[in-house]
Amino acid sequence: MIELKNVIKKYPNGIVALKGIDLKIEQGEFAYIVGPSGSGKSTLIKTLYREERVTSGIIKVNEYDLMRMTHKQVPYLRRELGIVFQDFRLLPRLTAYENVAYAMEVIEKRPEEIKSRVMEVLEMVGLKDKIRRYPNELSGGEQQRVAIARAITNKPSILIADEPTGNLDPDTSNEIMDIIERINQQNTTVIMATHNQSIVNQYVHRVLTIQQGRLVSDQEEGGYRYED
Ligand SMILES: Nc1ncnc2c1ncn2[C@@H]1O[C@H](COP(=O)(O)OP(=O)(O)OP(=O)(O)O)[C@@H](O)[C@H]1O
Repeated sequence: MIELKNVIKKYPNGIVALKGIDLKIEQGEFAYIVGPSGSGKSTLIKTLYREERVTSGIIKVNEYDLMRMTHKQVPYLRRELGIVFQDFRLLPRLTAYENVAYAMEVIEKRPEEIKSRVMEVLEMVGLKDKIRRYPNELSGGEQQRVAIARAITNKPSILIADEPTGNLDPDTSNEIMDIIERINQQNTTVIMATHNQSIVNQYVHRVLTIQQGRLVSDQEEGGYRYED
């Protein structure tokens, strides 16, 4: 579960990117974060995986209280989370297989176990036949599939996606959304920032709208439109 109470984020330059966010997301939910450019979507997402520390308020992710967490505890929080970005962020010198294997927790795992899990997630995203390709030998959609496989390899309870279809054409975006939907159906919470209104209309879920650092709308179904 994710819970935010009166979360305020002020950057060192004085910009207050989050102005008192109250929010609860239950395990297994799928929530979009939408809103105009600069409204605070990425900031909100970054606070969840502790890339940014919030200035005040309460922020909890599963059993972790992010305000009280020490630096040493951050890797434990990150184990609960899979994170996917618009620009894929694959390691260019590693193959698709290696990118996924590199991210896998290997402690106390036998080599066959590691191989079987990596193949399982690559198969799940439909890339089993391209495991030896390097990122520059894959299309954008294929790179995002590898990034998603990497994000779920440690079976996170929450998948965080910041504009996962931002660099993809409409057909490829739908293919990626179908994969994210399937992950959500396995009771993984999905939190996804997006500008893509057609996806929000097509794959109907909870829609959290942020404007100027405030949560202005929280709807169970799609349909809310903002002026960008
Ligand atoms: N590291 C930073 N330092 C200072 N200000 C920042 C930083 N990151 C973001 N901001 C500011 O905080 C506000 C919210 O930015 P944020 O990136 O969260 O918006 P966003 O809704 O994700 O925008 P976009 O849709 O364009 O990605 C903006 O005014 C932005 O300029």
